[in-house]
Amino acid sequence: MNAKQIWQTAIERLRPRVNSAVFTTWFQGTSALSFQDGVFIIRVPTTFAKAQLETRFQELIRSTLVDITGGPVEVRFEVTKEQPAASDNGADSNAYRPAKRTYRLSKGRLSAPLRGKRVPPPEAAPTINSLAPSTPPETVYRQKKEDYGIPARPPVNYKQDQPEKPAPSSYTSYAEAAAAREEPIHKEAPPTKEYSPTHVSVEGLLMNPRYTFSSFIVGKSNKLAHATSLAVAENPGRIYNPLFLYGGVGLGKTHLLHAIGHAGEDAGLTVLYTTSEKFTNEIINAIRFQKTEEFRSKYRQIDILLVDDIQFIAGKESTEEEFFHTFNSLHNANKQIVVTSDRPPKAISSLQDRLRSRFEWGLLADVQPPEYEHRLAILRSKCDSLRFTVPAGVIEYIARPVCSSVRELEGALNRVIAYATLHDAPLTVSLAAQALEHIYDKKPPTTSNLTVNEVLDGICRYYNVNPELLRGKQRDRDIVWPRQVAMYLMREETTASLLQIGTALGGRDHTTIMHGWEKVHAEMGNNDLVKQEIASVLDSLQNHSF
Ligand SMILES: Nc1ncnc2c1ncn2[C@@H]1O[C@H](COP(=O)(O)OP(=O)(O)OP(=O)(O)O)[C@@H](O)[C@H]1O
Repeated sequence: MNAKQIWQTAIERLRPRVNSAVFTTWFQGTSALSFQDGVFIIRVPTTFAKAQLETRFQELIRSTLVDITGGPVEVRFEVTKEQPAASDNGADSNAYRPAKRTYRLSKGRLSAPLRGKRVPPPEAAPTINSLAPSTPPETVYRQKKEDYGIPARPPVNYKQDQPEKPAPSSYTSYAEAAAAREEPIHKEAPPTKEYSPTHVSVEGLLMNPRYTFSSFIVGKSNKLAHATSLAVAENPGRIYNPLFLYGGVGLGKTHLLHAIGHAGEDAGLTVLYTTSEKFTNEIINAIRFQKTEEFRSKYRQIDILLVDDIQFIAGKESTEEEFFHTFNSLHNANKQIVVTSDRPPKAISSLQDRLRSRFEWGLLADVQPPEYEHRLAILRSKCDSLRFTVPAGVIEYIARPVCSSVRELEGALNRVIAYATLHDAPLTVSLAAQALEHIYDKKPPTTSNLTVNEVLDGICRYYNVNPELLRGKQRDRDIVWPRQVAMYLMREETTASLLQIGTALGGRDHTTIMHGWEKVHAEMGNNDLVKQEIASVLDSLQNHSF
């Protein structure tokens, strides 16, 4: 057997011996480099993975290799970012391929390379037809394993190449001088291309390859935004032009914007994705280097213009002016414009009326925070794309609090997975509660307004148990079950933290409380009688019928 085959066998033996989250995190992406004179060198993708494997799994790996080779083995790890071929080992067969460096001109029309292009995946990319609006909106699309090439950043020598700011007298108009004075909304990162006075960049920003229609989960809260985005992707420039997507933070506006962009690119159209911040900076630079005509003509050759956070152009006179002309020119040529904003045009104060009315011309579609079932579907889909099996109870736990943003929801899931991985512990509701305690303990007020003491008293009356016994250590079933029901209802029906619940129940820690919650929750899921029992206990608590 050569090193590759030995490692493949080792991986198969190691897989069932470690927690699946741990396996995915640390063993995925490894491969055999060589096996010579008893020294087995394993390639690992990061120094962090190397440290983890060395400190936690070196001996396990060594003994596995000894078993396979029948001789003494010394294990070493070598870090390289290079991805091994899929056949190198069994652990990385699903790994993403490294990004190719790609610069291409869309339709060969732009002199500068457009950013945000992606290399078509090896499997057929989702076609626009496959995303027909007739697809049931609640369908949970599965994300394909996609292999996108993202252009690498050319070397930056910003300071050295940046020319001196021209004297105000060189501006051709008052408006241009005013624009040149306009500060960018936020400090932008240095340009990723070499900066020269003869070059006016109209490059778009990179679009996130994960933000596709297939990875977007549709529910009541985003049905309209999703349906209109799909319609626009299918018929750019012909329907809902402009499309104005608005809503609170982290609710999927950028995701839909990029999904339209990807669909446009798949159809061979020239797509430019930008933010109002970048748009502003480009105008400022064009004016500074007297390249406004070049800027305009280049900007107007695109088929789909996608602008994120349009609200930020409000009050920036020259930017609004330039955007107005860009808008008119594209719209007159039946080119698609899609913008996002954190609020509807009406609520963007200091936006010029003529722009406001243009934004209202096409279609306004809002996104709202997802409701519980929708949050569950989003979390399940995220788990699938992360290739993590997360128990239903844990997903339900994460989805439980009213979560105003999908970004927060994703953050909570990532935190729980990282917590389990780092502690090498199984993913349970108690563990999720520990991982999220600082976030989820701040529960919104419940409708029942019960206190922990009221729950305790009510439970004792309902089950006819002495409160001291409930708070004590006794493990009889007659006491344990009411105690667990108390934990469950205190957690569900009061605003108390785990710590407060634990204190009310005789000084128990939060893990015990969550274990009790988990037990009752699981019983309720398996047994309708238990569900009825809990409903009846709650009813008695709320109606003080004892
Ligand atoms: N319905 C959804 N299905 C799947 N993922 C979603 C959904 N909605 C949002 N997301 C994910 O949530 C995260 C935040 O979404 P996005 O960046 O699009 O929000 P946004 O509305 O543009 O927020 P902001 O206004 O802060 O820029 C992204 O990772 C996105 O993929």
